[in-house]
Amino acid sequence: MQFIIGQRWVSHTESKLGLGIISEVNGRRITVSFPAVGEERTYAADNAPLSRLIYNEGEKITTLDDLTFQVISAEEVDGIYIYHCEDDEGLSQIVEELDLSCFVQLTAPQHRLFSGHFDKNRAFTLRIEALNHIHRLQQSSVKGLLGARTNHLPHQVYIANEVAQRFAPRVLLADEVGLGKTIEAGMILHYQLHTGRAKRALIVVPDSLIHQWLVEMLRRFNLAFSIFDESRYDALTRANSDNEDDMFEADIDSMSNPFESEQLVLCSLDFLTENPDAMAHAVEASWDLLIVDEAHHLQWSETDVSIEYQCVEQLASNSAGLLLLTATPEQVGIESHFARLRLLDPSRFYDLESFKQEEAGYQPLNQLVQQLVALQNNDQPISPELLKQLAEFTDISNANDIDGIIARLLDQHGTGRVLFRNTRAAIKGFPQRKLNSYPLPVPELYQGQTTGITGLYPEVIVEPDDWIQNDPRVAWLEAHLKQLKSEKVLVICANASTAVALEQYLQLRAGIRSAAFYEGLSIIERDRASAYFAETEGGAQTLICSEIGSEGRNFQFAHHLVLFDLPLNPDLLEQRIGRLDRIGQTETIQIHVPYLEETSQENLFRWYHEGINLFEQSCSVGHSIYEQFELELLEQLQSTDGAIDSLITATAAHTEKMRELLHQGRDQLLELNSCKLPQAEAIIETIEEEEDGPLLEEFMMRLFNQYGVDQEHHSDHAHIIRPSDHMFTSHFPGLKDDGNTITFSREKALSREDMEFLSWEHPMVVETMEMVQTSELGNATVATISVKGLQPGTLLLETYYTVNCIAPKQLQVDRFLPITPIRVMSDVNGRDLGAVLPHERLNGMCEKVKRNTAQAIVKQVRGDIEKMLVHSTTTAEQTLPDIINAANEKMMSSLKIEVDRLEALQAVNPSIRDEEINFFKQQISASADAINRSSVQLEAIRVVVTS
Ligand SMILES: Nc1ncnc2c1ncn2[C@@H]1O[C@H](COP(=O)(O)OP(=O)(O)OP(=O)(O)O)[C@@H](O)[C@H]1O
Repeated sequence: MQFIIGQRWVSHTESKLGLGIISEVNGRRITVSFPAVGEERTYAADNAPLSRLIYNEGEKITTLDDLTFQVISAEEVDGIYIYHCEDDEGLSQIVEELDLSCFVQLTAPQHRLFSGHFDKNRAFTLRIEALNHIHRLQQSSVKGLLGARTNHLPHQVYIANEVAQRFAPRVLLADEVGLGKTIEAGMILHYQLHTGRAKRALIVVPDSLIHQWLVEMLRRFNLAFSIFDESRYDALTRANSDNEDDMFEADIDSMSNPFESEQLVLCSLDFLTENPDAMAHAVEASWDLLIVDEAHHLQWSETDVSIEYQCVEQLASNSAGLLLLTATPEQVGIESHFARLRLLDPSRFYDLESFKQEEAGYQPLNQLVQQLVALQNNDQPISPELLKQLAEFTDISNANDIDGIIARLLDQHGTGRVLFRNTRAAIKGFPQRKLNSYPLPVPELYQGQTTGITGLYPEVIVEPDDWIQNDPRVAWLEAHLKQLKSEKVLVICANASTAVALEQYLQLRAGIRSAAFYEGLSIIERDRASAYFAETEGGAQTLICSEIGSEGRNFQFAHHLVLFDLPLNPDLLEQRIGRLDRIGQTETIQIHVPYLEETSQENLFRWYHEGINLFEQSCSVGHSIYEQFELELLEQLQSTDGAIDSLITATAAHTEKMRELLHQGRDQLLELNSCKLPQAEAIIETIEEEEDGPLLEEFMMRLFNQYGVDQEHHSDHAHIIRPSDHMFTSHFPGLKDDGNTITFSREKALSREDMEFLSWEHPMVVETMEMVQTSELGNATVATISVKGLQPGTLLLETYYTVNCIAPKQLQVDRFLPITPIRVMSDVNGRDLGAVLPHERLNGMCEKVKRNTAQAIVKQVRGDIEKMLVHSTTTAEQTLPDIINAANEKMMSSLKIEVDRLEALQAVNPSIRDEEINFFKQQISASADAINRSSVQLEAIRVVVTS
């Protein structure tokens, strides 16, 4: 292949790029720009997956100015084609290769047919089957929700469905601890990647959760993230500078930022805050979706902005989508909560004071919303009085659209669109928490150190040997662990030094199998410790964690939690209990709290238990209760004279009142917004219908056969597949050299982690269907049939077209315009035989024809076939206007909502810029342009001759 700048080539592997132009030839490398989609590709010259597009006499060509001419002759001058053409009026025109339209239509099936390259009928039907599946799945209402290896839990499915469909979603996932925020984020990410809405994603988490995220993303969503830490970052930076001498400029540009070397990156927040260079690179790399776990670390106040907040703020400003995850959004106060909401939607949350006022006004808002919900449930109209009240809050131009009014109320006056929070109370079915407390005498050693913060953690100011010997909590713990010998017990304490000393004692002196988990260990050591704890046979009986173990980790296989001390923050206590109280917990959780009598430990224990009932019931406003009573509590921790009783009484009364208020206000609003059960159940039902039956399994088995992949039965709905010696392609998506064990059953996949779960959205299935569609497999075939009433030798033509819309990827036009296979079945007189001979019926009748015979037939009737093809194309084109109209309508209704919303918000919030609104308006016009330019593309052709 000789490449010359200006030549026009087409990609084999990415037909959607349109017609490319060689823009640079640089030794071993060539660069091709694809103006239709505004993208560029660089290939190695000796194996570029490209075909030169050359037109022959008689073919139609379209120019950059959208003029169409017929080719009369072609000549090559200095490697570039010059076409001599005629227009409709017979006038001569000259078109240079460079002036060809980049929106080409490739007509490979007839080229193959006429050059005698046929496939078997089996391949043809498989191709059509794949096209129909792609089309069905593109339009499925549960697209993007089929691929996760998870149980279908309504609150998660609801959130994923609500959020994932948004363009560049920016939300706070704030379900209570352990309800599956990681899974929700994974579902949203999977959806966005699967539908092409996102390509690049960055996940930022605390150090201690890196491995857990890596594993969850891979095993549940087939998403392979690359961990970026200091050593990897340094290695990549070094490699880049070493390589610079040997590289082309284009390479250097893309390689000099290590974060651009991967599409899916996972790193810790500490790594970014401690490495300014890495941070700058991470920001520069720009992401389609940024996910930040444990977002309560992002502290903000008007006078003090934490480095963590600044870091995420910068990343968020260069990321289209943003998911913040925290179970305790108000853990560090309302200001930080507000600041995080502002990161998500600065147009909606722009003033702290008005936000505080709004929060105070949730009760009347909730009353209005509840009235609307009641009317909706009883199918009644809104009364004139209610309409008047509503008009003060929002636009009610369409009083029948109660759903829309509720959505606007929640969006414009609540945290509606950006905040999702499900609670155990609303979800139900969680096991109980049972508190067991153990008052213990104060040892001599701690005399004088029993009050205030010191009294909460007196061991940290004493030598380890001393407190381990004398602190009665240690002996209690040893005895208790021995008593619970066959049970796994998680122990959490505030300080790393406490965890280390305790673990050493239990391991070395008490002979209890244990492991420690604290900040002084490397990530690998921490993961090793928790894996040792998780092992069922021969594993550790207990894991002693410092406070870092209280966040995010999954320890629900244990049923006993020892709180060796208590944190001075209710949300942190909730996080600690959340390690066990999470999805997957199967038994009552036994919470054990040893404390020293008549010390600040006892006071704090009583305040949490009697004041907030926090051990046995989760409380979403723990932090605000704490803020309310903080000073008094700190004062009471200093004394141990029993005066805390009145504080406890006051706290209990306040807690009761807050719970009631929340129930009537914010919580109900949030609940309403975070999971609509009937909707969630309907989605799950559709997912289950889609998964039901053998369709996928049978289809994949046929594909394995076609491509020469060996299969061996494993068990019900499970198989072992391996590459064979007679593979049809050198690369079959996802097939490992030593084979894969696969299952098509979700139930089996959930209990057998060693099996891959093949859903309609598993990469192997998706990529194989894509491979079929973009390759030539089955796109031309010849068959014979015998039909009574049709003369032998009658020629029939079955063609399949798809709608081809070339558009820049970021517009995601295929969400409005699916590929839409169009079948045309006709005879040589143009008679439509589609209804008489449906595809499936024809499949059953077709008999194979020897290759030589088929070649002879095609040669003989080529003229007729060409005529029939013109007719088929015209017939297919006649269906286009309706398809284009439907796509435009769908696009308008989807994007117009964004424009309307921003315009409504702009009316109350002048900080919304016109550019933000114009962005969506431009999306509408660019999408409409692309949709209107759609054409039909021939996908497959079957010549049928009656015998
Ligand atoms: N749909 C599901 N199917 C199976 N397992 C699930 C599902 N949802 C969550 N889990 C499991 O439940 C546990 C809790 O989920 P996850 O870690 O996502 O919760 P979280 O809300 O992020 O917790 P935290 O608040 O502690 O950070 C995990 O072990 C997760 O694998």
